[in-house]
Amino acid sequence: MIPQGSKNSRRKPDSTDKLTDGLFSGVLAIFIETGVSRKRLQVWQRRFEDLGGTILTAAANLLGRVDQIIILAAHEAALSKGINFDRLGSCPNLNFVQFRWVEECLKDGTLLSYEPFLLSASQDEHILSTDDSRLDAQSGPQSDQLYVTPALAIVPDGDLRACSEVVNEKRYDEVSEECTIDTKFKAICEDDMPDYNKHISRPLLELSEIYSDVLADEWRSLTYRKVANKLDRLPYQILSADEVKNIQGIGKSMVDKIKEILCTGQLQKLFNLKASSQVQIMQQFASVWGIGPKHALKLYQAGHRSLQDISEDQTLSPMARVGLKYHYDIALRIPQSEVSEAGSFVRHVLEDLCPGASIIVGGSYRRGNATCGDIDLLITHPDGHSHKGLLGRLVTKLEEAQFLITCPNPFTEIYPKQAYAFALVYFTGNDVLNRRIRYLAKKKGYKLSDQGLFLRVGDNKTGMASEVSIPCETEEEVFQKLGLPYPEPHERNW
Ligand SMILES: Nc1ccn([C@H]2C[C@H](O)[C@@H](COP(=O)(O)OP(=O)(O)OP(=O)(O)O)O2)c(=O)n1
Repeated sequence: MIPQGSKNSRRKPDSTDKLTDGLFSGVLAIFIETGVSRKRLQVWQRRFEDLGGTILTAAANLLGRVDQIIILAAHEAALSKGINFDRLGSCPNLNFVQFRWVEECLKDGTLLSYEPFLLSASQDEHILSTDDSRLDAQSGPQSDQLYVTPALAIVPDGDLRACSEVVNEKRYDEVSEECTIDTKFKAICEDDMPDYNKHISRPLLELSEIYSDVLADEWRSLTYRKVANKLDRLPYQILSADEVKNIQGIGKSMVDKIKEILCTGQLQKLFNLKASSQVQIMQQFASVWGIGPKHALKLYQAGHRSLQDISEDQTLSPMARVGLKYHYDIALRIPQSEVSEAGSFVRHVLEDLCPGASIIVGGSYRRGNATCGDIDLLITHPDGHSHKGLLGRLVTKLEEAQFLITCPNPFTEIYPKQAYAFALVYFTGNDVLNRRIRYLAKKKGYKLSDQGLFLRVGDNKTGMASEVSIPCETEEEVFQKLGLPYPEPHERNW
């Protein structure tokens, strides 16, 4: 198995990676435009969004729906111009912060505490309304103004962290002792991950995938993926399309699509694309190992309509020819017994080649599933150095034995011993569990990957990760460090 960081990794980028890693991920902000040049503002806004932040307009109506929000402004005077303090709403942790905070965070590479950058706003100015019920978008004021909490509380980051940890602990204690480890584990992880807008983001992501994987339209794909990611990051549920208008970077046609999903529960465009014969044919071409979406489009444009047609095409690479020859075989799921046999074969070859090397069959096989999509082999060497260059030599041996027919990438990496426990957690999966524990790790101030568990530097949970992993020799230790009960592999089918 190839470390994710290596350029040969076969793993598709995960749509939540940005969410997990962005410096500003999870931060909701309103940028007050007064008192700052448009160009500068745009640079900050772009960087803020690229690094996972969500920008709302001052008209955002979120009363009682969000826990934390920051209002960014050039100075106090700009603040009072950008916000109508006569209409205050409800958000327990509202911070008024100078733009300089964004700049300093970018320079420092960590999410700094707001405290040195706070703009003071007197209670007299702010607390005029005591009604924290949600304002109706129809009857509420229509101007670009913000409603904030009657009980304005600026809580330093450290305190917030302490609070959330107490809450998490309490939730964990509340889980009945009679629960299986599986349900306890899920209770801890699921409580932590916001999932408020999946019903909207999922069809948008499906569209994004059709555009990238079938229609080779990266630009449209990116647009849909970005909006889906934005919606996934929101710590509250979108109740009407009007609310989406207040999120920066979501244009009119996207708002219309979201409105359609909210009203009808589906998206006609997605439905039509999935039903189109061109899409179906190109989807079939692109499902052949070795044929990418651009090539699939060319094959369609050349008049091909079936796999039989393309088998004659001169533009197929040797890899695609192998992919086509074994297409139906590759698409079949592999019975557990066959995976076991293949694993044993590779183990024998490896033992001859490099005594002492260890190999585990991971993925769905290790989780005990009856069939597997592929065979995930995880290899290391306990002496800490013999793993170097081992994969290339192993691939050559497996090709000589005709166990491997073709290997498109000159793989050179195998996991070093110190990353092995983390790689084993990652490649045992499943992917849903991985996303959950990465998110949980982030909330606890770590960055978890297949390479290690890295403490985030700085006083916040989303700062830059340290370069040295917290050592863990076993999977049990990884879960223990995350404060989670150890789930057996068969308990990881989420
Ligand atoms: N986007 C992804 C892809 C993979 N993985 C991790 C979890 C998977 O369990 C493991 C192996 O990937 P596979 O695609 O081989 O998935 P499985 O082995 O779990 O299932 P299948 O039987 O379909 O191969 O890698 C992940 O976390 N996120």
